[in-house]
Amino acid sequence: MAMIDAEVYETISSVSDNALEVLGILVIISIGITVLFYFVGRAYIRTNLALRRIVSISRSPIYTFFGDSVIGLVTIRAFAANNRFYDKILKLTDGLNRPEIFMWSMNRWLAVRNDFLSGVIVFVTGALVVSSGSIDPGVAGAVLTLALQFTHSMLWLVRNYNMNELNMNAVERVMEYIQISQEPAATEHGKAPAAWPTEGDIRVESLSVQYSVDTPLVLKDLSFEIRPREKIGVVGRTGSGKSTLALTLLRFVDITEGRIFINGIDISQINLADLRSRVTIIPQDPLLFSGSIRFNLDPFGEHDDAILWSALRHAHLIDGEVQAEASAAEIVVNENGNEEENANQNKNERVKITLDSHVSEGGSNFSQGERQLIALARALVRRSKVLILDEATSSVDRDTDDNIQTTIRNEFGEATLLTIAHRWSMATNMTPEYPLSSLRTVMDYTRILVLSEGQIAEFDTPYNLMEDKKSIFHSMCQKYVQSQHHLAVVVHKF
Ligand SMILES: Nc1ncnc2c1ncn2[C@@H]1O[C@H](COP(=O)(O)OP(=O)(O)OP(=O)(O)O)[C@@H](O)[C@H]1O
Repeated sequence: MAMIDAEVYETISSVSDNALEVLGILVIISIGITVLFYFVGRAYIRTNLALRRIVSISRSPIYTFFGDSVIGLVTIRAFAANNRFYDKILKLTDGLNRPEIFMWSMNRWLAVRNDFLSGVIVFVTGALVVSSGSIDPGVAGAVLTLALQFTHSMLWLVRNYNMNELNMNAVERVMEYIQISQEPAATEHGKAPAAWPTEGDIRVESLSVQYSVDTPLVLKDLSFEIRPREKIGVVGRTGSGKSTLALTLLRFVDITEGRIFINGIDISQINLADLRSRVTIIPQDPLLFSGSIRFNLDPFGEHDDAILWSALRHAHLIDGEVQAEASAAEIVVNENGNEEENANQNKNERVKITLDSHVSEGGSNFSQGERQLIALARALVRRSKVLILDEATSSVDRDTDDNIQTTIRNEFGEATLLTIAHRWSMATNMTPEYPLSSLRTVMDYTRILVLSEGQIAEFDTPYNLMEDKKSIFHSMCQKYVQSQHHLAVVVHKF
């Protein structure tokens, strides 16, 4: 009891005194350190952010230049430009190193200030511990160690905060993509009738289109009607709105004003997936999916191989004999397993494209002309009632183009066809028998739609337009066909 009366009070009092002293020291140290580090950290983060941004900007030209140099290595060597390219890459590397050196110097700058502050803090803590006199040596040691640890942690807090701020830029960019307005989702109400379109008639009513609210109208108040099975050539000068019209028919570009009806249904009222699966477009530069030719022709596995082979043949990707050999090879391999595979290897080597041929991402292992032919084969498999060709055979040779035009005429006789003819440049080997490729393509079409600055300038049969000496179509043809005699031959021919 004597101990309780005499000593316990004393020890409790000492412990609480010490605890309060330690707490006080820690609070003073913490606030002091935090304020000091706030100023140092702010200067570091601001400068480092700016430097890192410069580093990122300086890095991409090096990657681009290096990539370009690797691709063009043969040309660089052929022109003995090695030294020029070597000097250029050194200059670009210097441009990257300059901000990099400053960036790493900033880390040293921070470390020096951190070490200095640590010294000051430990000194002040030590002074406080010593001046208080009554602090237990163990507690004093713990306080000094904590002070040191604290400054160390502050250093990494500043550095990691800085890194985090930079990395959050990437998150910010992803957020921007997430917030991009999406195409409208499919609705029950927007489902197109199963067989739509049974006829390929198109009615365009007062159609106006602009790409964004602050840009001028690209298509201005267009109204026209296309009857089922008509073959329409769309021509006009560069920038007249031909591609925009094609994109609008598939709602890749939103309609600003007016309406488009396909087989009596307003296309703005139906689901995008339905519209785009029933109307086919073959663009100038078609994209293919990575996988096989079979997957590209028939992604949902809805058609027999016979139909797919036929599409490849009609698109002139293979000839009939090659198709028979390839089909036979496939059948034997399928029936007898791998043993027969070698026996058919020779045959398969002759077959450049089969249904199982591999297609790289975007179709990069095929030429642009081959990609156009595969897109044509895809259209042949789909058999849409409305087909849009956006200079679909611009990259194939003359004979293949001739064959394809015949295929289009034969195979899409029941479809409404809109062919956009972009190129009115002179064919190098142009003769009266072989005039401009685009002109040739649309010359025997039902009607020609001439666009001028987003408006319909002319819409009539090629014959009538050519007969009218004042028509834009006549002048476009005349400009490129060498003489009046030559023009007369072309008109007569078609
Ligand atoms: N994505 C876009 N954003 C803004 N304006 C665009 C866009 N695409 C095209 N335009 C503008 O729309 C107009 C019509 O372009 P469009 O590509 O339809 O013409 P075009 O007749 O097909 O030309 P070309 O024969 O040269 O391909 C042009 O003035 C063009 O600058």
